Amino acid sequence: MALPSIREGRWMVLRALSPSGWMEYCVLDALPQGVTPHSGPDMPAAIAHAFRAAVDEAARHVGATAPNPPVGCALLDAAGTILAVGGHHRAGTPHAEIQAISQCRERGLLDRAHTAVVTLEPCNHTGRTGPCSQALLATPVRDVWIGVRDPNPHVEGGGADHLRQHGRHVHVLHPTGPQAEIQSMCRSLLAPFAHFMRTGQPWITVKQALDATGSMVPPAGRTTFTSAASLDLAHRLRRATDAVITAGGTIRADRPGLNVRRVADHPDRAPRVLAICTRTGEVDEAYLQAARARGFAVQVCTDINALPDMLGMAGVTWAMVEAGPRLLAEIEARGLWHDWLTITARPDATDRYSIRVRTGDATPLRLFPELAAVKE
Ligand SMILES: NC(=O)C1=CN([C@@H]2O[C@H](COP(=O)(O)OP(=O)(O)OC[C@H]3O[C@@H](n4cnc5c(N)ncnc54)[C@H](OP(=O)(O)O)[C@@H]3O)[C@@H](O)[C@H]2O)C=CC1
Ligand SMILES: Nc1c(N[C@@H]2O[C@H](COP(=O)(O)O)[C@@H](O)[C@H]2O)[nH]c(=O)[nH]c1=O
Repeated sequence: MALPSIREGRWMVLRALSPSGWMEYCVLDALPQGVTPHSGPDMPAAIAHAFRAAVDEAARHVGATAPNPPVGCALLDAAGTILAVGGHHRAGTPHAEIQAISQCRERGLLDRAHTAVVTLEPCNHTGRTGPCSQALLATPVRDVWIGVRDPNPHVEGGGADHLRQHGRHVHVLHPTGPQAEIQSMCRSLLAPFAHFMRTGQPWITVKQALDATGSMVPPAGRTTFTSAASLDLAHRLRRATDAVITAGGTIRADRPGLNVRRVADHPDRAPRVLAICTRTGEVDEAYLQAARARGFAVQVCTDINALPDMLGMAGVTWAMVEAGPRLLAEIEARGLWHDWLTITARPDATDRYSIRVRTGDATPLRLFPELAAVKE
């Protein structure tokens, strides 16, 4: 049986496909010789600053790059001044490194480029675009700082090794120590993609709105009760995901649109799939037709345990649950979620946000400016 392998930071995870799904069976320290895991306190302030700029640029395109992850890249001169910051905008268009290099070239600054700071290991393969590691080798860049190794099993022997083999200094941020916060943001950018690569299933975000009494049920005649700012956020979250998951009770109560309406930029970006959880399998035909007319491919799911695989098969890397208390209880009980945003509405419209992350600390929710500093 073939053993595909995945790099994760310092780890190599060997996996095989069994009849019941992916099996992980051994974990080895796989950091290539000579690639420095950068755990010391000596990451220059300019590099930290550049990482923040690269993360911010990548976060501007969160969701739009699916099925690719959002990636940011900053190019610096030898004194640590940022020359350009590029981001990957959508699958099939130039990667972040290429964007940053092009910007530098257009401004006549490329000969000053000395350091590249990239949230994700530069690719070393030719997919829809050329290899970024080779594009970096064609510049004067000597130092390359990498937030996270590439978890994509199809890019074995990634750009870090290639750059190092060609004499570049390669630093990979370490998940603990002084770089932990920045490394965590880089992992947050990557979380849905990395989870999908590892499991073939989507990252699942739950969004739950509560009123001041702790109820999820809207006042009579309404479907929402959170502030305008919270509704804007909800629609930006929808826009970032590939699928919305809802349930029979919510459909009967709200006839929800669940499409993206309150967001101006990336107008052509919206979840493709609407997954409807129903035990009976009976969903009103007129609702189904209206959902399809809004652009959704509808999937009716009668077994919630099968939902992650069902969505994964449809290429959904990130899904958001917008359902009532009964379905949320099922999702909670089964651990079928990765992060959970609770929006508590307040009468003066200063809604409160809290985030739970089921394992680890990485969550794409942190990429939304109003949630960046939110704690559990
Ligand atoms: N504040 C908020 O964030 C939100 C609030 N709401 C509100 O919630 C209320 C509706 O909530 P509620 O009545 O709890 O309904 P839900 O939206 O939680 O839907 C419950 C339905 O989900 C289906 N279901 C439950 N468990 C499973 C399972 N294991 N597998 C497959 N399907 C399953 C069943 O559908 P079926 O009966 O078809 O078999 C069940 O009746 C409304 O008032 C709505 O406005 C809704 C969404 C978000
Ligand atoms: N009540 C509530 C939410 N509820 C979710 O939003 C759905 C309505 O979506 P739409 O028909 O597209 O406007 C509703 O059925 C439920 O899934 N969301 C929120 O951000 N805040 C809220 O207060």
